[in-house]
Parts: sequence; structure tokens; C-alpha cells
Amino acid sequence: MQPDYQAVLQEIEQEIQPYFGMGRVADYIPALARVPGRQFGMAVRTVDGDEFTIGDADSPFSIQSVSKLFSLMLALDIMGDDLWLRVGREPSGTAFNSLVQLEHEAGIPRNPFINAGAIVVTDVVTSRSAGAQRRIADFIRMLTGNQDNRVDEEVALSEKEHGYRNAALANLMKSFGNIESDIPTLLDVYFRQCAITISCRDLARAATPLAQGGYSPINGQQILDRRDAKRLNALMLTCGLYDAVGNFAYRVGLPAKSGVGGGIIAVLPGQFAVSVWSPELDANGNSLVGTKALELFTTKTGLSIF
Ligand SMILES: NC(=O)CC[C@H](N)C(=O)O
Repeated sequence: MQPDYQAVLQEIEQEIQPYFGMGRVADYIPALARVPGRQFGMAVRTVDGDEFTIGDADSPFSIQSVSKLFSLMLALDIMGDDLWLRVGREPSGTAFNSLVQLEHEAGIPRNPFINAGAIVVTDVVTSRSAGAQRRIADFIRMLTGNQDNRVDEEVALSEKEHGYRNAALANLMKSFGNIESDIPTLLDVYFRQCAITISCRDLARAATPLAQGGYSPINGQQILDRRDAKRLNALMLTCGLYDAVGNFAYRVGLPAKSGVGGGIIAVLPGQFAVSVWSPELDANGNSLVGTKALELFTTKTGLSIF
């Protein structure tokens, strides 16, 4: 029997209140540092098409690294398994923007969800499509069914002006021959992909194919084959939360992908996609209140992959 999701969300909204103020809004991108921290939204979409929301679930926020999930779908579609010659599939155990392993590992990033890996993924889309940024944004709009998901130009510019680490990652990988595009063009596409705005409701809809064997009921299309949906869920479980991935699996028990805008999308294959947004981050760059909310969600419903 399906849990009373709405009642669960209401309990969660109460129980997360003491956790506000414990984390910090991302400050290394100045445009994100201005986002008020005390916001919270959550949305559940079941495979039966029911949707349940609470709080600011329809407020747009900066998608940031959650976009890496969608650019990866595109890159896999473009390159198939050859993508894995250029990026690994192992957790990194390092921060999302770390440079440390890249030099030892010949410019091959550990996985597609740390920044280095995501930059390679975006390079695949950039070097193989005319209008890559538009292709990524259109793909996200297609998955959400919402044409209002736009690029926040202020956030994109802010990332560009302060993107020293991402530029360092891209240049280091280029020196190893693992980047094809010209660096400024590539970084522009990457920053604009991260600056797309999205709501919790849209994120839950966009991730639904991962709960439904690759099928999107939003537009009635098979977005991924079943095998790739399984593989992406495995990558999210092992790499989606950077060096907090073990703790997140322990507490929440769902494949998930986070972003420094405070969004997290999580999936229980065969059951639901659940998204949460709250801008204050923990030390690993994951939403502190959002992680707590997801922990409460799987605990209260008894539904996780474990
Ligand atoms: N973890 C994140 O969300 C990081 C994304 C951010 N745009 C960056 O590249 O630094």
C-alpha cells in the first residue's frame, strides 16, 4: 500500500525546522551567496503519476550540479560506452572540485559527477553538437515539460568570473588530451548548464525516467534504455554526493544527485522520484536540511533501496 506521502511531507516540514542555520549558503559563487537560506521545498512523483509537494516546491532555484545527471544522459546518447574511455565510474573520495587525482590519473576524472568528470561530459556534448548549451537546456525542458526553465545569466556570469578551479580542471585535462573543445567555449556551456533554474516539482518530473526504466511519462518517450537507467542509478548511488556518498547512502539509502544550489534529486526505482531544495549546505557542499529531509522521508515511509 502506498504511504500517505502528503502527511509524511507535512511531518518533515515540521521536523526540519531546527536544522536551519546549521549550514551555509554556497559563497564561492557570489550570485548564489545572495540566496536567502531559510527556504525549503520538496516534491514526490510516483510511477503512478501522483505528485505530492510541500513548501517552496514550485520556486525556481539554481540547478548547479544536478544538471550533471542530464548532461550525462546526452553524452551517453552521443558516445555510448566509449564515454567510459574518457571518464571513470568510481567514487573519488575527494571534494567535487578537487584537482588532486587528475594529475596522477592522466587527466581521466574518477566519475562523471565531480566537476572534472562533468566538464568532460559537457565537452562531449559541446564538441559533437552545434548549439550545445541550447541542446542541454532544451533536453532539461523536455524532461520537465516546463519551457520556463531558463539560464540565470547573473549566476552564469558570476560562475564565469570566479571559475578559476573549473578553468584549472579543464586546462589540466586538455593538457592530457582529454578535452576536445576550446576551453572558453566549453566553460561557457558548462557554467550556463549549471545556471539553469528549476523547481523541485520539475526536478522530480525530470528524474522520473530513472524510476521508470528510462521511460518519461511527461512526454511519453523512452529517454534511456532500461540498462542505462540502471547504470545511472548505480552511478548516483556511488558518486552522486561526492565525498559524502557513503554517509548519504547510510542515512538516506537512495541513488541521488546534489548541487550547490541546495537541490537534491533521489530515486527509488519502480516507486518514485523525490526532490528537495534548501540552500544551506553542509561541509561537503550538499544541502544540509535537504539531506535531513530525505533521511526522514525514507525512514518514515520505510522505502529505500535497502
Ligand atoms: N557541486 C556543484 O553544484 C558545483 C557546480 C558549480 N557550478 C561548480 O562548477 O563549481
